[in-house]
Amino acid sequence: MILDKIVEATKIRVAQEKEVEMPKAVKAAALALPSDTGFPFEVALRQQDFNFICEVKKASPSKGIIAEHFPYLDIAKEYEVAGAAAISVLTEPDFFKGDKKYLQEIASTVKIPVLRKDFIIDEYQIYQAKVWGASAILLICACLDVPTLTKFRELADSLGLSSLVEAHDEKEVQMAIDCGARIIGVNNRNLKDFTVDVQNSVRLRNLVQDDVIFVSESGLETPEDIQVLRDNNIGVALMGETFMRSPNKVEKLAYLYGPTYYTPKVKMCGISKVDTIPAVVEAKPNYMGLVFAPSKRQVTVDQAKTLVEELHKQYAKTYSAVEAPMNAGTAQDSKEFVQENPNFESIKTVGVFVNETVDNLVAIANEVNLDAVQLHGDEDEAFIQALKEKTDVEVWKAVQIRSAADAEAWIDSSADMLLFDAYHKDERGGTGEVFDWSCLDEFERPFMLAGGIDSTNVARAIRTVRPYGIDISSGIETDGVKDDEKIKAFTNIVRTIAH
Ligand SMILES: O=C(O)c1ccccc1NCC(=O)[C@H](O)[C@H](O)COP(=O)(O)O
Repeated sequence: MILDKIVEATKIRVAQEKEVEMPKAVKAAALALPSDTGFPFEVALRQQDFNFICEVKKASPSKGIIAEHFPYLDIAKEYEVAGAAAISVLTEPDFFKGDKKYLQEIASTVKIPVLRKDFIIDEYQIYQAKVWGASAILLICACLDVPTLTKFRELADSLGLSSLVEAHDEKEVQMAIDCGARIIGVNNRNLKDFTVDVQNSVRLRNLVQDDVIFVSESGLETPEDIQVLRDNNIGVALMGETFMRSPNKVEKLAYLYGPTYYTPKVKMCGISKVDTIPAVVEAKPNYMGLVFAPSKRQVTVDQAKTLVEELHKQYAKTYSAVEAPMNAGTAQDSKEFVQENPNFESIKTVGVFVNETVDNLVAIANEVNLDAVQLHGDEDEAFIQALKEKTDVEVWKAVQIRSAADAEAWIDSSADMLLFDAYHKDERGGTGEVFDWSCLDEFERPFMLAGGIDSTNVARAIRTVRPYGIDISSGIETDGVKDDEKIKAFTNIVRTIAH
């Protein structure tokens, strides 16, 4: 059987590797790394009701070369952008054309967890996985007995690595359970004859308790395959070849997930230069944010007036012929045009403030022609109510989140919109930091999600949190300056995945 050949080759390979890098040194390097990882692989596989582990694979014994052209780092980055929960990276060189460098480089580039996919027969390989940056290892029941599986799983645990324990039949599923696996993968491919049957994981699903993460592996291709898994209480798919052969992995994953059945609003915040307006107009977010609070993105009232006027002018020029063809071109200026065409919705403008007085907020909102004010300071509910009595513009309250209680405290607020952002000791916003979205799991009121959103995490943010809207600032910047290409790329991702 092919597996015997691979295991024999692995024994030789591991022996050779031990000659080059002494086991004592590799073990010491692994033990020097933090073991309190929080097991991000497992966390990611539980984050959504359905999760994908996407594989970076050049070749396989059953299919031969899958990817002649193999830009492994770009592939991994695309998986992350697409919204993969984790990435599986082959390191087995002889049969899968894998390489340790693929794992090392990918793990140090993407933020999502990475699985070392190899034929682990020696503790040495587990220490290697840790040193190379993996968050998880694969343990194959067909290669190991239960005491060894248990020993390896416990060693991985002690290093903060998760173990995906792979089985193919009833006997092996029982082995996986007996070794204490918290993640069990059922391979739909029979390694004896390479036949694939997606029903194999479905058939074995009920042997595994619900608190164990169950992964269906191999041979998955279509949304229908994924639906079969979902219908049978399987929450994770590990897919390689299908993704490797897809020219656009973001589109492929969106197709496999199916429609989101909603499109989140988008607010692009911290626009401070007229040069950025064409990119904003082209991207057509729902809101453009202007920061009046002290910040590297701060604008004066005069600059804000220019930015808003320019936004409306360019927007009307770009879209009036399409969206309001009857009146296009008759109005004297963009403000007049918008007044004459009440159904013509331009991008709304949101002013961001920290501890500004009610009177100043009202005055600035009127002068700049803002649609909303966003309060990022210590404004309380009484302040919001006082403000709402004096203005018709929307009042948004930004809340920094450290726990679910921080959000819950605002559930009954009279604010028109709540915006949840990452907590920062010294800064009020625009930090580029992500908070733990699970704090919002039970929050039942529409909200804007902010805090470190960028092209690499927006797909997961939308699918996991399903916020009313997404707020982005640092994520569309390069070296602190708004970046037209990032604005475009971000917009394309949101449009591809959310519909
Ligand atoms: O952006 C700022 O510099 C800022 C300064 C002070 C208060 C609020 C600020 N920004 C508010 C926003 O709405 C940001 O878009 C939000 O905090 C998210 O920022 P980021 O994490 O950079 O995407």
